[in-house]
Amino acid sequence: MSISEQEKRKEQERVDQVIDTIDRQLGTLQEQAGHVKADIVNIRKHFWDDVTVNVDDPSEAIETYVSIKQQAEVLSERERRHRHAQKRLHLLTRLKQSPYFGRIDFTEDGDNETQPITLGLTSLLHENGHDFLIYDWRAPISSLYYDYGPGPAQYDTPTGTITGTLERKRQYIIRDGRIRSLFDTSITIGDELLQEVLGQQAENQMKTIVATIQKEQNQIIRNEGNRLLIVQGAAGSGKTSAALQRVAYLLYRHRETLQADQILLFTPNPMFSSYISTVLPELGEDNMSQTTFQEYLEHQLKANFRLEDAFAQIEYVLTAMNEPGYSARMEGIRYKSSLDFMQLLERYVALLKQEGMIFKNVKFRGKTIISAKIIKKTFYSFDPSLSIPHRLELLIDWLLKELKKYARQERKQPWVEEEIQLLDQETYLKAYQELTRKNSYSDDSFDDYEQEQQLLATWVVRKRFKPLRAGVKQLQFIDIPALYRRLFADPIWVNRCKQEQKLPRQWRMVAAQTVEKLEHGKLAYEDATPYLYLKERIEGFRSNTAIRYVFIDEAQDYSPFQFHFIKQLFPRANFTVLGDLNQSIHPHATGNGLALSSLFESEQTATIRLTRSYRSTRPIIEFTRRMIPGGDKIEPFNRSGLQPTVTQAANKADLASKIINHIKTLQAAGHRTIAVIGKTARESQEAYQALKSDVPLRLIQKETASFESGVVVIPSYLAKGVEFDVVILYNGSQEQYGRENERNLLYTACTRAMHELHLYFIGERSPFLK
Ligand SMILES: Nc1ncnc2c1ncn2[C@@H]1O[C@H](COP(=O)(O)OP(=O)(O)OP(=O)(O)O)[C@@H](O)[C@H]1O
Repeated sequence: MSISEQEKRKEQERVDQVIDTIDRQLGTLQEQAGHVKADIVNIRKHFWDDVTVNVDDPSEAIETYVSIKQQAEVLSERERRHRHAQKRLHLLTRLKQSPYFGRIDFTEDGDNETQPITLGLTSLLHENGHDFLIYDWRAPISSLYYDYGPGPAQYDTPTGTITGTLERKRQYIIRDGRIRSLFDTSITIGDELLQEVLGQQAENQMKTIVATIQKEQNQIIRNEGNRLLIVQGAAGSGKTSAALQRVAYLLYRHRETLQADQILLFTPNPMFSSYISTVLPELGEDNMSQTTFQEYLEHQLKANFRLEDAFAQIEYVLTAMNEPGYSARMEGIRYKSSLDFMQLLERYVALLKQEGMIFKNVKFRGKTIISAKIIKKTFYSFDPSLSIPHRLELLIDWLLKELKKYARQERKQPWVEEEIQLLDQETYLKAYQELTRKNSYSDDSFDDYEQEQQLLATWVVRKRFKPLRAGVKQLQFIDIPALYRRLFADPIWVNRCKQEQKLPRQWRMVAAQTVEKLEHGKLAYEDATPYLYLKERIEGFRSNTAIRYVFIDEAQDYSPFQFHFIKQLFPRANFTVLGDLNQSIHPHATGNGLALSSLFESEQTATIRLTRSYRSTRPIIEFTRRMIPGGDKIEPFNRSGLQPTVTQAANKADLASKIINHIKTLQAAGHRTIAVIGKTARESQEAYQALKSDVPLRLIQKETASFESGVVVIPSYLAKGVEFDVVILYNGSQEQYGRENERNLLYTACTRAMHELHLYFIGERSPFLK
């Protein structure tokens, strides 16, 4: 039913009234913010005026402390108010441009009055103080808008479910305070609006989707009460978008108790982190913490190893097929990513409770002062029913006492005397003062000299022992690398731990490869998590209890071992895990579901599937879904566009020249972000060299930290999660994408395209394109 002109006018009048209210509130808020700011400046300027500083007399010192504390509290309260006001000002300014995007007319059962409810980015209260002119999109009642079309409807509130009838659902596109379009819709949220949003050009930052959240996405956003929420969704189905709006929802829903830094998102790479970093601020919230699993591993391991990263591992997997030892390494990768290997490590730890711990000698000035043998003997002399970490605590106490004894003896060594002679004047003076303070000086100058020497010797030795004591407290006397290495170097140990389990067929080779790397101070990516797990199980898990929600995006690229490890790192957290098996590109992917089945009890786990894909035009989705088994279940959002093209090139020179011409045509047509996607870093480098003299472009590498518009060359596995106006696949040949494990890579690359997709190949085209 079309909306009459008269009604449209009335709608614009309402928008105008709302904007007037926003203007008034903005004015008041600006004034208040100004006062608070002046207050802050004033307090900072006169901070010390109102504080009486007197530290000589103990009671006055306490008073001084209290008065400083009071001043600081007043200041920090004002600063908090100022930050809050700034945030609200920012939101209201945005609201003024586009006050709301939706309206529902709802009649609650038992009530004969219909309430019009308008939804926007944040709530706006009428000046009467109790009516809402705009409801926050995250308010309980706003759920109706996303979940229902006209007819019976209900929503949950903290106090129960409210039922009623939704009389009307209307959508608005308001820009700069003017209604640009307006339509009534049924169940799905305005195809018109989605068409408009999705038809726009790619940006170098992800956008918010609050005006067009779809029903199944809303379920993800508002899910509560599960320890684990699994989202399995096709490429472009809005998994990342739903995750980010969910973060905003959680921050709103639990605003009294939850801070943004208690939410942690694992992202696939730093560029992706930068790509999504503006979404939360746009929604008026602080950003959650973000990290990559690689960053975590590096932080933990870089002091001891040269750590291979996940991308170097993928690069190896995709380029080293003809190197010796390749198939053994692949077997090793799969095994070390499995829960079988985790169990094997568990049994290893159980055995270590009885015997076999490996310690390092504690050395001082190159000499062993407490031998590994004695440490081991002492460790196993403690009550065997105590856990390993508990016994290590006892061991630390014992070692510190031993060090103390040793330090005392050491004071008489000639090196100490030599160092005393080299001490500076200031230290001598300090010793003098110390002895004077203690009234230790006598009239006997020989005695006095002795005393001074003793004190200086104590200081010299203490200083030299300091790193040793710190090392003991940090458990540096345990030889974790040797413990891990032994599993691969000593068949007796691995056989004791494996019990009925089957080791990889080429175990001997896997073991030899592992030992060889460890001996060179290297740790392969597949060893990093198991190594850390062993370390944590021995030393005691250093878990993070502050984090309340963990989000894992691109979850198909995590191994079962990694999931279980992450779970133990965050014992108090609820998990939201988002992935697409068809995009799994890591060699450790199990291929049968996200490796999550045993992570939590089934009653604590919910799974939501997204099958509708929004990123690409219908022709692109119809083309890409043919590349993967079960692709027919992916539903394209009905957006028209050009058919993808597949073009053969005669050779590399021809390929480069064809692509250069194509990029120029695309740029002339107004496309801003164009990605030439190579299979690997190696191929992307080659493409970059071939194209760079004719078109300005940027090569994206694993270290690249930010995402920019323009023409880029990017390896397929780094393009995860991001999107471009146009994708040009550099070489979709049989040679590059002929093996089964290359299918997902091709699919991932092609599904990055929003509006146009063009593939080139040399020789035979990939079988997945036939
Ligand atoms: N409800 C929606 N309204 C508007 N745009 C949407 C909606 N859902 C998804 N999109 C858009 O679709 C595109 C893909 O979304 P997103 O990146 O969240 O998908 P994804 O499932 O994480 O994709 P992939 O797995 O391929 O990385 C984005 O441009 C996003 O803005």
